[in-house]
Amino acid sequence: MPLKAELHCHIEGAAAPELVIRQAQKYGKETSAYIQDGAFVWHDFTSFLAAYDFAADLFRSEEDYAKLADHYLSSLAREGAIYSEIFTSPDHATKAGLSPQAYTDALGEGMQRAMAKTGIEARMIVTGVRHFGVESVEAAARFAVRCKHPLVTGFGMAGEERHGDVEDYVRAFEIAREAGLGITVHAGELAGWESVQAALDHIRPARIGHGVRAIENPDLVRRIADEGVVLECCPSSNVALKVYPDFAHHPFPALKDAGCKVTLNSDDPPYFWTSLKREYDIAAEEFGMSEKVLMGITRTAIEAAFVDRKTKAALLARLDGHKR
Ligand SMILES: Nc1ncnc2[nH]cnc12
Ligand SMILES: [Zn+2]
Repeated sequence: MPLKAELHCHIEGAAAPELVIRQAQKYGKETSAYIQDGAFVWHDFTSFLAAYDFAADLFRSEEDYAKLADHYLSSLAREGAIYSEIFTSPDHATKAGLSPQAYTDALGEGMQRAMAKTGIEARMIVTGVRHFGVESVEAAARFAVRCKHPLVTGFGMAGEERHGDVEDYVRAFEIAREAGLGITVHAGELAGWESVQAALDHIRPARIGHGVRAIENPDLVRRIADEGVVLECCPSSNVALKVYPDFAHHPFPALKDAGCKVTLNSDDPPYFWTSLKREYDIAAEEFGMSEKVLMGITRTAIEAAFVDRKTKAALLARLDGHKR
């Protein structure tokens, strides 16, 4: 089994339906509009977000979040992951009634539990939600800087990519960058190559969430390869959301062949009927990638990780040791 690393998973989107049902029972909520036959129900990006927001609202206490992080990272470790970055969302915590600081500390506590049990290394990327507006994304960036949590090492933006102009969000990213946080932004998932180009021009991220629709412009693909921008690819998410009709049409292999730095990620695993292991299995079975190539993808992820140099070196040594 190849060792794995994940850079792109929304922690609220990692809660399995069984866990969400238990949370709903705890808080006296009815789940049948969003979970049927043990699976989340949604049919497009808007209804996906509605199910996601419903589930996120059922995580309300510090212990709820600690358990969620512990549960997810422990399951990743069982799948052979040695490193994970989770996207956190102070806005979702606030909506569920918890302060961003209590939420972040609680997730950190759950992460420490999983790290102690399994040896997985993990960090948090605070995200703003684009369709909540510029003010709210700037507030998320200010929080990411202010919280000074040792496991918060990055800042990103998720949400509806077709909302607003990316230029308007520049200040949020400058706040985060000035504080030394790593920068990633969702682009080129729901919108085309122009969105990826605009993100590169205005946000100057080290990594792009998805970015796959860059494939629509060969000059842009060349630019991504030349600039070494890392793509956090999530093939199952893209097929589930009908960005591509099937894996045969997914540009992951083409982007890799063009010299782009690509990584494999689960995004919101139970919503898209996936897991990090399944993404690696898809790369092997659908894209014909060998174990050696998959280990190279893990190496790319670790090299692109928002983590201190010493930890990165230790993770790379773990990868090298596994190969021998
Ligand atoms: N796939 C996705 N795209 C944009 N925002 C998200 N938030 C959670 N999952 C997302
Ligand atoms: Zn995402």
